Amino acid sequence: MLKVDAIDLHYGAAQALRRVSMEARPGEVTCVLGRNGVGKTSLMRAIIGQQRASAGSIAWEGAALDGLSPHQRARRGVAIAPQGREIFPLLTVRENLETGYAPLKRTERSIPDDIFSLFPVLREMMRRRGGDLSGGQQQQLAIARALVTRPRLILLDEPTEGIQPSIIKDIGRAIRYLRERGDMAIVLVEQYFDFARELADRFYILDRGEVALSGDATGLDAPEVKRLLTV
Ligand SMILES: Nc1ncnc2c1ncn2[C@@H]1O[C@H](COP(=O)(O)OP(=O)(O)OP(=O)(O)O)[C@@H](O)[C@H]1O
Repeated sequence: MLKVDAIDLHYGAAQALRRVSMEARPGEVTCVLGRNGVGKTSLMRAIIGQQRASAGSIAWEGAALDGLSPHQRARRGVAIAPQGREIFPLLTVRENLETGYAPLKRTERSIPDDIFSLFPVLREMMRRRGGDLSGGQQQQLAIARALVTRPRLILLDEPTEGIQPSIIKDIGRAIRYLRERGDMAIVLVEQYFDFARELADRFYILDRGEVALSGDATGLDAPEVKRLLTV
């Protein structure tokens, strides 16, 4: 289980997160929702170790992650498909996927087959450069690259942002498949409430760096959520 306990995060003098706590369990989709700039990506950066929390602690599978580098966290099974995808435009699709080998032992370095069942277009595009793919294809590649690392915790930061509806459906299907596999905790960051609502087991809504509302998806107060997500 992922356990984020009362973290603060600062950029210089500006505070982006204030006593944020959350949990995410294997076999579940945990959604982090909120408007632009409320701190969702900062929370993801704190979990993967790209940004240091100034207070609080983060534990995964019962062990503290605090003080570990992003690479060490990747070796503990933590992966992200980042906002903006961060595909290497000059590398081929295959080479982009192979960058996911970095945290793996030599014997584990292969591309899992189910990636191509989830995103068949990637098989067709293996020799194309990342930069030649459409935005939606790049998003699928970013998720696939995270899956190559064999994560037990995967963070998906706004995977539907700027993506056409047919690919949003494919991504939703992939998330359901991963949840049903049951061996992975999935954290989905979203602004698109209807997409999140269909997938979420539990949710956290951030507002100005704090958790404003959280709970089971079944008890979700949709009008209150919509109010928190509307500018
Ligand atoms: N590298 C940075 N340096 C300084 N301030 C930053 C930096 N990154 C984010 N911020 C600020 O921290 C706050 C939270 O930003 P963050 O990107 O975490 O929000 P978000 O909810 O992910 O927004 P979005 O939906 O736009 O991605 C914002 O006020 C933002 O301007």
